[in-house]
Amino acid sequence: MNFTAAYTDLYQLTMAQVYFATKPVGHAVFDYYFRNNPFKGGYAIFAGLEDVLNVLETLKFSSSDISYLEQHGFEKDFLEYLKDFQFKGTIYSSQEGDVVFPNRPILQVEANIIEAQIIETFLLNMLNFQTLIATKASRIRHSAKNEILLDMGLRRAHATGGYYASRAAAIGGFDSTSNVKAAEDYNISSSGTMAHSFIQSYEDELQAFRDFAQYRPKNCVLLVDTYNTLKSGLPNAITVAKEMESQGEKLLGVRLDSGDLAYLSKKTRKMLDDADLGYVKIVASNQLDEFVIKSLKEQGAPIDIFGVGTNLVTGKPDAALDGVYKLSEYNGEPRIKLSENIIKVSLPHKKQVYRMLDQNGMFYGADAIALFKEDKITEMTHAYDTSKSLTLNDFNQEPLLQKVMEKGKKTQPQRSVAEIAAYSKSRLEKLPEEYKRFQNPHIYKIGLSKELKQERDTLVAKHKF
Ligand SMILES: Nc1ncnc2c1ncn2[C@@H]1O[C@H](COP(=O)(O)OP(=O)(O)OP(=O)(O)O)[C@@H](O)[C@H]1O
Ligand SMILES: O=P(O)(O)OC[C@H]1O[C@H](OP(=O)(O)OP(=O)(O)O)[C@H](O)[C@@H]1O
Ligand SMILES: O=C(O)c1cccnc1
Repeated sequence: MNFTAAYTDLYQLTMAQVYFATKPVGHAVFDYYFRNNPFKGGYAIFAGLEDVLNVLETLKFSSSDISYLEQHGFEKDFLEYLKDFQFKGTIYSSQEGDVVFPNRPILQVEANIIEAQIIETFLLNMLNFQTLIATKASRIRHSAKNEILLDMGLRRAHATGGYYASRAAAIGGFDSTSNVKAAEDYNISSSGTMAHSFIQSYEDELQAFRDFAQYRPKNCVLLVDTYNTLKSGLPNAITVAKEMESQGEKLLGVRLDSGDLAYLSKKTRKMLDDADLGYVKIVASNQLDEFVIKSLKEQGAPIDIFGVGTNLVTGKPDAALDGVYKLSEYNGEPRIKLSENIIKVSLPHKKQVYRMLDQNGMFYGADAIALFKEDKITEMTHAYDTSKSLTLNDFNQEPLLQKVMEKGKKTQPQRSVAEIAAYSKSRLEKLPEEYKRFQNPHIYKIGLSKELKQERDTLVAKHKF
């Protein structure tokens, strides 16, 4: 998709005009983080980074953006500056696909404050959405275990969000998408079955299946619930599967899209097996999510492929990830945002986040936030409850924020969606099961180093009325 630098909120530009007029423009550090895990879960999957970096590398205002801003009261000399606008900042970030947790920096932007503000809206828009959907996808993957997952959501997505949802779904563990454009652009496997309309357009269901199988013998999946699944759709599909065998082809599957999917999939499996069609797979769809799939597995439903649409690409029931972008340093000086709600007090300074690994390389369940300049963190304390602390000497500590962009250019080679998905899977495998359960998951610990906590407390005291 084509983004220009006007893909931002107006207030970023009105603030930027003032920064420009009152030169010199200062150097800012902003933190990206979210406050709550989506879906009341125990973790999130960080997604959208590669898209953000790719857009930032070439971000510009178009000439029509400039004339729009001219008509809306922006000063001539500021518009001259915007004509040459480029993002020339540096970004430190967690790796895309990593397992991340609330209230710790996931990404840090260092740039002149005009550039840092103008990119804020796009960065939040992309990271919040893709992280939400990748997390949903990962939960669905957790329920589906090793079965195949197909994203069918584009038609129900929030407009063009469907494009990024398909990418994020692949990062979170989906195997394939019905979304042709996303599959083409991101090199994701594309697949699909057939719609009810195809069968309805024929007088006869059997003829519809025959034609489909003749013209699409490879990866042929027949939708069997248009009239009556067990009495019509499935017997017709079995007839066509046998005809395909005589042509040297194999029916890939049948799709169930209504009714009791556990009951129907068991009956379907039996009828297919009785017809010596053990290789024909069962695809199920219809308002699936992680809970329905978990229940279907528990009921022993022999479903091989789950097609998931609405609940995946809209991140249902969570409308958005609450990711924010907060100023933590300006011209080398720490900055803080206070709040009545202690959880919302921001953390000053440029920082590093360390993940604690146990002797087996598994995540222990704690990330420590420290000043960037600190090197060895021996203890972390809870951000607000001073009675809670953890000694860190026994852990291997992994620094999570790595430089991914310098002076506006990416510092790491492009990673494909498949590579990011594989990385995500390997990271999730290091997270103990108790953080992955859907109900009351274990709470992952986030702590502050002594020095950072001291700096924060000093600034809180300084700004308190
Ligand atoms: N065995 C099952 N256990 C738990 N949930 C199921 C089972 N079978 C289907 N579901 C889910 O229950 C919901 C059923 O919704 P609904 O009643 O609208 O579907 P339907 O009976 O197929 O109706 P329609 O023909 O309008 O699609 C869906 O979310 C579906 O995925
Ligand atoms: O239920 P979701 O998880 O959102 O999955 C996608 C749904 O979209 C399609 O239905 P639709 O009625 O749009 O088209 P159809 O005529 O092909 O069934 C498909 O058959 C699924 O039921
Ligand atoms: O390929 C399918 O079966 C499909 C694709 C999109 C939406 N519903 C179904």
